Amino acid sequence: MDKYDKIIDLTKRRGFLWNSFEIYGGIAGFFDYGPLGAILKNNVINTWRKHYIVNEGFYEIDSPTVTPYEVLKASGHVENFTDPLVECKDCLESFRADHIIEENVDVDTEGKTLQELQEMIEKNNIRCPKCGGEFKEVSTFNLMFATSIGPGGKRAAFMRPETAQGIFIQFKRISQFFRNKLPFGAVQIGKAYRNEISPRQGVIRLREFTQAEGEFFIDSRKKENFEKFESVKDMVLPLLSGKNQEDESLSSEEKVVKMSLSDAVKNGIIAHEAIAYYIAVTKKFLMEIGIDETKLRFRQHLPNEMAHYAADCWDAELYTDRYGWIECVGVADRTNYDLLAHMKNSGDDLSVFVELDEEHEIEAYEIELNYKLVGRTFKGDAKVLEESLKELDDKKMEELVEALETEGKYVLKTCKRDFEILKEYLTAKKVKKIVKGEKIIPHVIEPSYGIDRITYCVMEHAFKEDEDRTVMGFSNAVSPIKVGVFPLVNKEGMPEIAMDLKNKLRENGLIAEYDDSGAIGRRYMRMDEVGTPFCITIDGETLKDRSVTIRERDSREQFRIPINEVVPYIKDKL
Ligand SMILES: Nc1ncnc2c1ncn2[C@@H]1O[C@H](COP(=O)(O)OP(=O)(O)OP(=O)(O)O)[C@@H](O)[C@H]1O
Repeated sequence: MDKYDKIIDLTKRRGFLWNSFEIYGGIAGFFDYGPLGAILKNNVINTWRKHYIVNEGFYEIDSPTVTPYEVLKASGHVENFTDPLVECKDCLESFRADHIIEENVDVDTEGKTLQELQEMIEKNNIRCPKCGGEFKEVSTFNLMFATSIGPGGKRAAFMRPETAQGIFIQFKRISQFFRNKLPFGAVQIGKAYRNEISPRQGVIRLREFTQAEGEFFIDSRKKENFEKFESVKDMVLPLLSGKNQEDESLSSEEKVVKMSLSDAVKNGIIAHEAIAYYIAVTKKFLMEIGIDETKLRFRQHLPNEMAHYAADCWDAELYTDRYGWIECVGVADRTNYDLLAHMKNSGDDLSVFVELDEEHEIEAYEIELNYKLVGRTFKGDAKVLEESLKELDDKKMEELVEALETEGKYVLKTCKRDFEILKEYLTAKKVKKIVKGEKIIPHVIEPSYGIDRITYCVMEHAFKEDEDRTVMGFSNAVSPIKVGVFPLVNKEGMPEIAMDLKNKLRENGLIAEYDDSGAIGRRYMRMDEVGTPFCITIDGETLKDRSVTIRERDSREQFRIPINEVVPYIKDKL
């Protein structure tokens, strides 16, 4: 049994992780969180919220998981969200071509074309691991789960493959919410769906998983000089740069260099202060949830791995016993690619007006309404038309003026109704204006977290086997049960006192569990195994002087405190 099997065994027994649909034989790529697993995962998510919402000042949004075709067409997912697939000619089992090659030969398949993968399979005579059969040609497989909206399937859609697009789609609203003052950003936590070809890595590669993503919109001219960077500049991190990954003269240990963020930016290893700052936020979060610092490194994407539009991208990789280093977070500078793509496809203006230090002159349309005519035509809605015209961006205004000139009319769609505007309703003339700013399409820094992989690593990094016990050394922030409360014996009023204390802890928002079965040592062991940081025992002394024994999980130290100090003591410690 390796560590992974031991952890999966413990997590099954103690209610952390269960195979989904088990009574129907199970399906690879799906896992349930049991009672303690669900609390653990929620604690991870709530700690994440604390970092990004409370500390960083972003706000959370919550969009649908069913996403219309047009959105994912515009984002490039319909064309490009694919993995290379090979199928066995005999048993018809499917595999990811790049994974099957890497399992057989010591090569890196990152960025290889279908043709190159095909050649690698042929050259190395790689065959089906299940039956030894030959493979069909390598092809591409789109990972999105297709669905349709409404009866008859007229409206094509997909289950979202990432949460990020929901934020880009609502960019205009988010920008308004923040009164268009850059930098601003939104986060989203929720399910993402990927029809992974052959998920053979247990909980690491799921077909339905939880992501926590943020899109932080910034003025691209401020990336180099990012205000908040000062507070993290001395943080030292293990960095595996793109350059070192490609340097064959270095051993794998030598490739990872510990360096302060300010040095990394100064030496051009990290592209700029803005992305460096969000790398630091990632590290702070991972430390708080109990990730082992020695099992964390930041790996830069190689040029052929990075999307063509990305300016820099770093993955937080966590070390696991069975699967080695796995990507758990990606922090990317995606430039203004997504906003430009949605602008082009939706026709909406997704720019933001930023104030400049110096004034300058621009040309813009000014509209004068024929109020009499407009009032007579649209009655009570005339005001809506007036307001909607004021909100038109330059592009839409050009469209309107041109349509009125060439066709004599223009249909303006608003939330309330459509207005058919005739030429005689208004005059539009170009005027020169002095402005103290300009419109820009913000750039975006995106941290993208895989919550399930992280939650698994939290369990693996917390897992310890001492001679006489197994302990989940969870950090206080994430441990599912905070306190175990035991009566030493089931008589003399001890169970009642213990039960009262458990209830009092719960009334104070702390998850406490009562346990009165078996020897006290075994009860401590049970709580150690699920990572409960404190246990409290009601014993003979309690009856005499109202004091209780507190036992700490990690040190196993025991000491007494008055029963009425238990709640403040635990709250303070947590
Ligand atoms: N199939 C999956 N199961 C669980 N988590 C996943 C899965 N795919 C991606 N993630 C998580 O979501 C995060 C962001 O997704 P991203 O699109 O960057 O992953 P990716 O590069 O496609 O991952 P991989 O290369 O492992 O397939 C990843 O860092 C990872 O933690």
